[in-house]
Amino acid sequence: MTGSPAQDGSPVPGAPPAGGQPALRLGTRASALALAQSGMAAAALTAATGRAVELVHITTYGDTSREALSQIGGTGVFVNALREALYAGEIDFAVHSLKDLPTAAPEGLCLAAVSERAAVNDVLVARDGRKLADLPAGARVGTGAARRMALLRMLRPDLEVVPIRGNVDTRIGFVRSGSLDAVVLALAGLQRLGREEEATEVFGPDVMLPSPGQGALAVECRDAALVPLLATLDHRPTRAAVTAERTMLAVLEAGCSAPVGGHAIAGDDNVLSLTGLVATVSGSRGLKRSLAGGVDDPEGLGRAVARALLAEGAAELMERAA
Ligand SMILES: NCc1[nH]cc(CCC(=O)O)c1CC(=O)O
Repeated sequence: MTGSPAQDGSPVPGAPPAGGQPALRLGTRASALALAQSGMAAAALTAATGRAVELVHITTYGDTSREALSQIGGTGVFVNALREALYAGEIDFAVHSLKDLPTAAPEGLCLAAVSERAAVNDVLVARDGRKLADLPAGARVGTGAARRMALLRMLRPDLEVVPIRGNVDTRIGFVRSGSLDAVVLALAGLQRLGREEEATEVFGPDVMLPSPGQGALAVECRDAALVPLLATLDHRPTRAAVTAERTMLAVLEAGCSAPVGGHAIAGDDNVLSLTGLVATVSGSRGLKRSLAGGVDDPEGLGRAVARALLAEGAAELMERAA
């Protein structure tokens, strides 16, 4: 893991601060999406607090390895290098895609803020502007996520689902080059890159239930004294929603890695509604349950939906690996 100051006009580390306090060092991966997300968080923090923020690029094993994510520890690999830089004191805070954060709370780090959620939807980017229903039988559709594989196979068992990896540009590139007919991506990622026009279909959460945490960003730091400052980025309804989703995921995940979807909405009436899904990767079976509860107890709601799914047979379904 290497940290180096960004060559993008950010303040030089160690330079005397203009107005008193030193710039906060924000660790970021160097992918276009990570840079967009970190840049947005840095701008929002500076606008809210007046503190300058400098970007520090961190290379993660998930960025350089071409191995399947499931082989190298899942999406946690994107997170770990940033956390090591936090522990080493090389950076003051990090911004992660919340859906990539493992559910286990890390020792000695604070989840200082969960930013207001962007779009939760998955989208299709297909050749010739096609929608899922327009793709011919046998069309090749790429995704690396077990949840998207399962849902695609349930919606269109006649398609060929192709496991792929890579950043947004690489994945859309498979369609532009003709090696795939379509790929499935997160709308939030496309929007942050200014590329949402490339989506040929936006799936509602009723069609493709999103991943727990999808569309939200997590702000993490080591020094608890920074939490009040970073908490200016926190959005309480989003934090409640993703807490319900991630509690459900944590309960279901005990001992399995089956596809799980989760989407909660915090309404104006202090009601939190959570829908959870467990499926087989083959798409042969899926279970979906929705419950509502108070916005002040998202953990209770997450546990209740997980228990409802388990009572319907989610554990047996998850045991049958495929
Ligand atoms: N797994 C990679 C990842 N992590 C977060 C996003 C998109 C942004 C988000 O969901 O917040 C993506 C890309 C994608 O799934 O297409």
